[in-house]
Amino acid sequence: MSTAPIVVVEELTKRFDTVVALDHVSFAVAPGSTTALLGGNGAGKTTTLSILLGLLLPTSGRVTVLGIDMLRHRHAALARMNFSSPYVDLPRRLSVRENLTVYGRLYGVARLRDRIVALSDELHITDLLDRPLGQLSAGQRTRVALAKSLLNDPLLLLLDEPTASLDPDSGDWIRAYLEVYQQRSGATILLASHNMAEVERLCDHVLMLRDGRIVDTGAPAALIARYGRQTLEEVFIHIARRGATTGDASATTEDTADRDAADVQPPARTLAR
Ligand SMILES: Nc1ncnc2c1ncn2[C@@H]1O[C@H](COP(=O)(O)OP(=O)(O)OP(=O)(O)O)[C@@H](O)[C@H]1O
Repeated sequence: MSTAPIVVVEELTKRFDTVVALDHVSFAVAPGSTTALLGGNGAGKTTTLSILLGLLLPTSGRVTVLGIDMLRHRHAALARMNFSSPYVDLPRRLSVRENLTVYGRLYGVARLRDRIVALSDELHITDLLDRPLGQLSAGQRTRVALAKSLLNDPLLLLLDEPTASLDPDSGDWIRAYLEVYQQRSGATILLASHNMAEVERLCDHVLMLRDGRIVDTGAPAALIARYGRQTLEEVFIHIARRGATTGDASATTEDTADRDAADVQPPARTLAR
């Protein structure tokens, strides 16, 4: 199997008028990995995923997906990738089956009926196939959106907050499904998430974004160790409030205690009522 990165992003910058959403972002995603794009609200995660999908054009920089230059030949890559996002609605008046059929045809899926039957069975949506999408609960819609994103057996799956607004049981079900799916298919997954326990469970690599820049990267366990924390959530909060360290693994107990004291201070704007 090739070890060439599935995604290569170089010096990616995106400006919306006065807002710099991405500021010279560079990263690579290894084949078969599950990589997390983390960052606070407005850090640039959705903008990155949208550019990877060709939904947004960057202001500058280069994006290569599956060896294809996305700015010149994105259609060649789109057939082998897919995405799911709670923020991109499927047509609500169409039934689940109609939705999956429309998208399956768009992707040119062979033996589409069989594929829909198999995916519906796996994702427990067989009973929902003839119901209009707009009548489904958030958890049910998430499973349908995931089915849609797997119709073309994507080599690269982009997921924007795959368990947002799901109850703990439904969220756990989706995470378990993704784990099994990734192991079975060998697909590469890049996901944006605010759920750090989810990222620790699913992801072997993390890209930390802050204000449109990558401020740290590494395996979840390596980041937790480097910041002297117990969980990725604690690392996230530290970076959000204090910024990234420069990989100093020799932080003393006093350093850690100082950081802990600083981390529990609410942001100034919370105090200024
Ligand atoms: N269409 C747009 N027009 C103007 N500004 C935009 C647009 N889309 C995003 N932005 C700005 O770009 C920045 C990054 O937004 P983005 O949606 O990528 O963040 P995010 O990391 O996905 O945040 P969240 O976790 O809140 O979903 C934000 O400052 C946002 O206001």
